[in-house]
Amino acid sequence: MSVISRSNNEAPLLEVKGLKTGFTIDGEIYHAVDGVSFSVKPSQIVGIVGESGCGKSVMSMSVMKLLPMGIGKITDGEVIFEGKNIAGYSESEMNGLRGKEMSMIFQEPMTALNPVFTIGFQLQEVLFNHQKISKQKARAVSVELLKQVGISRPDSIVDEYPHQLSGGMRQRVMIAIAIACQPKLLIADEPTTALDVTVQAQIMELIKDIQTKNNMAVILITHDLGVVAEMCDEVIVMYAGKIVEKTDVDTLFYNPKHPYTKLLMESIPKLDEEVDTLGSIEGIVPSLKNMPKVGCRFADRCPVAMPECKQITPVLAEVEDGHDVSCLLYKSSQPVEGVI
Ligand SMILES: Nc1ncnc2c1ncn2[C@@H]1O[C@H](COP(=O)(O)OP(=O)(O)OP(=O)(O)O)[C@@H](O)[C@H]1O
Repeated sequence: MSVISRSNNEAPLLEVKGLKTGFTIDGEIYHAVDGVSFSVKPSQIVGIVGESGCGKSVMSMSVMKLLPMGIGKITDGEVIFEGKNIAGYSESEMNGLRGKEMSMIFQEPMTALNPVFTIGFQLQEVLFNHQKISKQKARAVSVELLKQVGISRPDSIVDEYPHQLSGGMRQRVMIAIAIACQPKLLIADEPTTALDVTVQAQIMELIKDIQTKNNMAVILITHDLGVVAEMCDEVIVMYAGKIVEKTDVDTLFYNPKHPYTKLLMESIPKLDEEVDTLGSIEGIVPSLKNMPKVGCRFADRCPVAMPECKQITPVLAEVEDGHDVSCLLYKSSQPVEGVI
């Protein structure tokens, strides 16, 4: 858990309200994010977990407004950043925010870095976009940023190209670019998936260090519940485009309520267990075209599903203080009659 303590009534930095993001497939819109609401407070670390295809990346791309043009779009809801709804912002308005107030790092740094430009050029580009700064100063700041993210020989690395660096160093460079203007929010989308285990731990430690130093809020998308336990304050569990559980990290680990969360927890390999493969949940996340229109989207895979789970759509509601669950096992999740 993050060491910074926060009061419960601190104003959120980011508030996502009823967000729906759809993709046009064969002329029809299918929602990959379907009515998602959550908030992130300044300097809080919020983890987003769920299997592949649950909508974690689409959700973060929606916040950054980096959806594939002409295919994906926000169809409903609000993305309130520092009190302003940015869901309807134009590309030029977003360019003023991205890299400056909010940044993102991705799974595969090689695809995010431009292979034909030096590391220094790519760092300085962000600085020039958002600051009035001389070339000489920008170079000095770039070297300083590389030093901050733990790159040795920053004076020479600044003139090298991405292919000359290891995967771990490239991810450090991506972090340096992301934090160049000291954003208030960093979205890290599985930032260590492409790296080997020891480097993964170093990168996570680096993100945590920078988060503490810069008082930055972080949305951390990960498959790794161990990382969540170590890094996050709050956790959001997503399934098939919806949030199924949302609470603080201790409650999630010690008192998970949703059957999906419980299965995710059970699938964590234990150190003292001999297992041939990593645990997994039977079945697959439904594709956008096969999403059930009514009922719980997890019902088909749920070991404790009841007949009504396929007929009544549960709502995400508080089951106890600060603990939201969307499951008909809990009275609060049962929709009020007449309300869809
Ligand atoms: N460009 C796209 N066009 C159509 N469907 C898409 C597109 N991008 C994502 N999707 C669909 O949206 C759903 C959510 O995908 P998303 O990438 O957000 O999942 P995820 O939880 O981030 O998975 P992963 O952990 O593998 O990154 C999936 O069904 C996916 O197939």
